[in-house]
Amino acid sequence: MNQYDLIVIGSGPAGRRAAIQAAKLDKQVLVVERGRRVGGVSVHTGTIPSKTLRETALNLTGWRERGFYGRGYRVKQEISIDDLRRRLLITLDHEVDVLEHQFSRNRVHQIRGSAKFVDAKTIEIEKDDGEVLHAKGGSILLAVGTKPYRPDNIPFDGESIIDSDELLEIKKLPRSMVVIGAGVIGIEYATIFSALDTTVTVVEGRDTMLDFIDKEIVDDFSYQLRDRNMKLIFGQTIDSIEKEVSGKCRVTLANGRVLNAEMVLYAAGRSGATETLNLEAIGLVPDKRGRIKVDPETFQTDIPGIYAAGDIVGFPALASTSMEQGRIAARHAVNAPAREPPQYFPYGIYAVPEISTCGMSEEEVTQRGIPYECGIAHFRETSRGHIMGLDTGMLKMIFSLKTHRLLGVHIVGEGATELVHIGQAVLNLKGTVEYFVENTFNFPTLAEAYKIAGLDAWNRMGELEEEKAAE
Ligand SMILES: Cc1cc2nc3c(=O)[nH]c(=O)nc-3n(C[C@H](O)[C@H](O)[C@H](O)COP(=O)(O)OP(=O)(O)OC[C@H]3O[C@@H](n4cnc5c(N)ncnc54)[C@H](O)[C@@H]3O)c2cc1C
Ligand SMILES: NC(=O)c1ccc[n+]([C@@H]2O[C@H](COP(=O)([O-])OP(=O)(O)OC[C@H]3O[C@@H](n4cnc5c(N)ncnc54)[C@H](O)[C@@H]3O)[C@@H](O)[C@H]2O)c1
Repeated sequence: MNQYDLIVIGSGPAGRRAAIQAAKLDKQVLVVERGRRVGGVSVHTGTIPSKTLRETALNLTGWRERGFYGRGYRVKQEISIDDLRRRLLITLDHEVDVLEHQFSRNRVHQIRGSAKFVDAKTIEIEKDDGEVLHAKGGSILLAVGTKPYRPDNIPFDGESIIDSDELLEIKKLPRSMVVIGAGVIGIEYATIFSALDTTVTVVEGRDTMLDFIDKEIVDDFSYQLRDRNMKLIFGQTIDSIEKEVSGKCRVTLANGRVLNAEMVLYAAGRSGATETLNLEAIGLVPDKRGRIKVDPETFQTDIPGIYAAGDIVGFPALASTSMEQGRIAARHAVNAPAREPPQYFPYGIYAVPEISTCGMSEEEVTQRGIPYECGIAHFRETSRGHIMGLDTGMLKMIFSLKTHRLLGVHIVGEGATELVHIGQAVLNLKGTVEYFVENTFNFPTLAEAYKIAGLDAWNRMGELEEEKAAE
C-alpha cells in the first residue's frame, strides 16, 4: 500500500491549492478525484462555466454597447446554444490543461476514483474500471465540495426542469424560464438568461435577496432587473412543478399563482458531498446539509490529522476562499503553519450587472453602533463611464467618523469584481478616506469613482480629531 504525507480527496479549488502547497514543501501528495477530469465544480459546472457563459452572452448580444446603440442592438441576431457552448469547451480545456500541468510538474500523484475511509489514516479508492486500491496518509484533507440540493418533490428531468449542474447541457435556449431561489447561483443565471432575451421570473422563499450585500446596492440592482422586465417574486415557495403535454412547465406557487415557462432552474442551495466517504469509519458527523465543522484557523476537524476545506465547511463557499482554506489546511497538516488570513475578503456576484463587496455593509455598521459617513459615486459621473456609454453603476464606501478608516466598499455595475480590490487593499491595510482624497487616480478610469466617492464622504466628515488637535 502506498504511503503519502498528505492525501487530498477532491481536485476543486481547495484540493488543488492544498496539493500544490504540500508538494512545494517537498511532501508526497496524492489527489483522488472521482470526476472524469480534474478541477471540481469550479472548473466543470460552477465558477468557470458560468463566468464563461456570461462573457459569451455579453459579447454576442452586444450588451455592453447598448448604452450607445439602444436596447435593440445585437452583435449576433440569433444566438444558439452551440454559440454559447463552443467558447465554454475551449475555456474548460485550457483550465484542465493548466491544472494537469501544475500537478505533474509539482510531482503530485493523482488517481481517478471515488475515495472512502477505511480508518483515519487509510482510504479505499474505487476506480471507474472497478479496481480497488488502498492508500495511507499522514494527514487527509476532505475537499469534496457540494452538489445541488434536489428535493424529492421536484420532478427533475435534466432537460426542462433542471439544477445548475445540468444547465450547461441544455439543448436549446429557452424563451422563458422560472428560476427558483434568488441566491447567488439563481441570480447569476437568471440575469445571464435575461441578457440573452429569455423572459425570466425569479421565485424566492424569503422576503429579500442577497442579504449579506449592502441594501442600497441590492435595491439599485433589483431596480435594474425590473427595469428590463425581469419578474422578482419574494416570500413565495413552490407548491408543485409539472411538465405539461405541450412540453411547457407549470409552476404552482404556495399562494396558488401559476407560472408557465419552457424551463425551470431549481437553484435553492447546495449540500456537502459527504455521503459516500464512509465518515462513520472515523466518527466524523456532518450537519444535515452535509457540511463538516473545522477549527477556523487550521481547518482541522475534530479528528486529529483529518482536515476539511472549501465548500464542505460552509460559508462563504467561494472558489477564492476555498483555495486559501486549502493552502492553510495543507500547511498545518504538514507542520508548516500559515499566518492568519487578512480580516476582509471580497465577494463577487457575476450577475448582469456585477456586484462586488468587501467589508461591512451599512446595515452592519448601523447594527454595531459605529458612527459613519458614506460616499457614493455613479459611474455616469466618470469620464470613463461616458466613453463606455454607462448610465448605471455605482460605488459606495463607508467610513468611520471617528477614525476616518474605510469600513466597507460596495459596487454594482461594470467591472465591479475587479474594482473592489482597490477598496479591499485600503481596508486590509487600515487606510482612511484621506487615501482616496489625496491620491491621484488614472484618468479616465472607472477607478476614478473611488476618488469621487471618497470626496463625497470627506466633504461631510470634517477633519480627523487628532489632526484638529495637532493644529
Ligand atoms: C454555478 C456556480 C457558480 C459559481 N461561481 C463562483 C464564482 O464566480 N466565484 C467563486 O469564487 N465561486 C463560485 N462558485 C463556488 C465555487 O465553485 C466553489 O466555492 C468551489 O468550487 C469549491 O471548491 P471545493 O474545492 O470545495 O470543491 P469542488 O470544486 O466542489 O470540488 C470537489 C471535488 O471533489 C470530488 N469528490 C467528491 N467526493 C469525492 C470522493 N469521495 N472521492 C473522490 N473525489 C471526490 C468531486 O468530484 C469534485 O471534483 C460557484 C459555484 C457554482 C455552483
Ligand atoms: N459569484 C460567486 O461567488 C458564486 C456564484 C454562484 C455560487 N456561489 C456559491 O455557491 C453557493 C450556493 O449558491 P446557491 O445560490 O445555490 O445557494 P444559496 O443557499 O445561497 O441560495 C439559495 C436561495 O434559494 C432560496 N430558497 C431555498 N428554498 C427555496 C424554495 N423552496 N423556494 C424558493 N426559494 C428557495 C433561499 O432562500 C436562498 O435565497 C453559495 O453559498 C455561493 O457562495 C458563489
